Amino acid sequence: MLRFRNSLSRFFSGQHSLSLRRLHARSSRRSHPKSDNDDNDEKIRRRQEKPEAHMHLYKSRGQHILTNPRVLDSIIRKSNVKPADTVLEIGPGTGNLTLRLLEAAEKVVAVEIDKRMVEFLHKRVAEHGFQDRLTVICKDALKTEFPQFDLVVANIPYGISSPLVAKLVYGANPFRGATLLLQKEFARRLLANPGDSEFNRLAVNVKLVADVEFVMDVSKRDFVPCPKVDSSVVIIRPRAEVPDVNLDEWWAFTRTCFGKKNKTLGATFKQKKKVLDLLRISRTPCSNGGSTSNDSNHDCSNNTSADNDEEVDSSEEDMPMSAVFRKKIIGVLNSGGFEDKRPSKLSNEELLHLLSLFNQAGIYFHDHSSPSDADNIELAAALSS
Ligand SMILES: C[S@@+](CC[C@H](N)C(=O)[O-])C[C@H]1O[C@@H](n2cnc3c(N)ncnc32)[C@H](O)[C@@H]1O
Repeated sequence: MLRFRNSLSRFFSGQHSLSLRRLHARSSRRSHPKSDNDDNDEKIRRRQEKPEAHMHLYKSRGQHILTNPRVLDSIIRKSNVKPADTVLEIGPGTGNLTLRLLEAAEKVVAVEIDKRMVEFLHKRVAEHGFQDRLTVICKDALKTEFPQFDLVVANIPYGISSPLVAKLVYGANPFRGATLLLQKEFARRLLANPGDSEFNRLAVNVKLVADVEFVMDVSKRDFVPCPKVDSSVVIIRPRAEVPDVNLDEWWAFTRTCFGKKNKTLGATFKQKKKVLDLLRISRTPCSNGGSTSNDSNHDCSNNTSADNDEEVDSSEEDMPMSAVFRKKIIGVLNSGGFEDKRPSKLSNEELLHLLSLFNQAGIYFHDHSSPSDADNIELAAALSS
């Protein structure tokens, strides 16, 4: 039934507009003098085909419209949209991608911040008879709760890439995949592996919960107006199995390790301020017995806190607490062979192992006096900083 409806709408949109265009081409071949009506028709036709040429586009909102039909079609093809899917599109703009998504999916939910674009999109979609299957939310995508969706397909504003990717992969909505057109450098960072120069905290945090696949590069010439940077398409697929780790602990741990990603862990953890911070955090009782999700690791009831864990060795009796704690940190790094390693070269398995060694020794990273990263999208942006 659905397929039937889809092919009907394809017929009425695609075929219909094609025949109009043919008609127009034929009639323009006739050599009669141009009337005012002809001029108006011509204007309307051009607006339908190249809406971006008729609207002021704001660079501050990342309004670079993808106009190359081959690239638009490839994005749809690679996204594996099924006829029963609900697709979330962030930043539909003038609707070049939206119309193609509506041809392929059951429903599209589009989140667009610019009212002018929303008005334009509604009109354009209605002209193709798809209005019943499109919901537009006119809001900031970072500040709105997303409804349920199966896939994300979007040419997003590049300025919100980090927090948006964090919101998707750590959000509550389960989904099959997110096909995103991103700034090329940002895509390279998402795709980077340990040891690559682009490998950073963003890649580490995304890879914990998702796999990222490269799809294709897109030239800046495929956009109107032409941006300064090239772009790439990637697909982010949430993993079926996520490691059993306390996420607040993990995010805080990766923030500590990747502050200076090319320093050795020994050098990072010997810094006085780091030691004092970790000492304070590890001595603070956790009010909620852990944290938001995947909570098995951080259980204050059976941890050995920084205060009361091991017997103090007699040589430590006169040492200040911070010096004892520093020794303990270095002891953990040594026990796992991590002191001379650099975070930018470690796999997630190695980082998870190091975190569990720290936690077993009563050394914690998440400050319970500050809100959970997961509770606050502004902080979620920090997942990559
Ligand atoms: C790069 S354009 C993409 C337009 C269209 N999807 C295309 O492929 O041509 C980004 C769109 O996102 C919108 N936008 C910018 N910031 C946004 C935000 N925070 N939330 C939702 N939409 C946003 C812009 O108004 C613009 O329409």
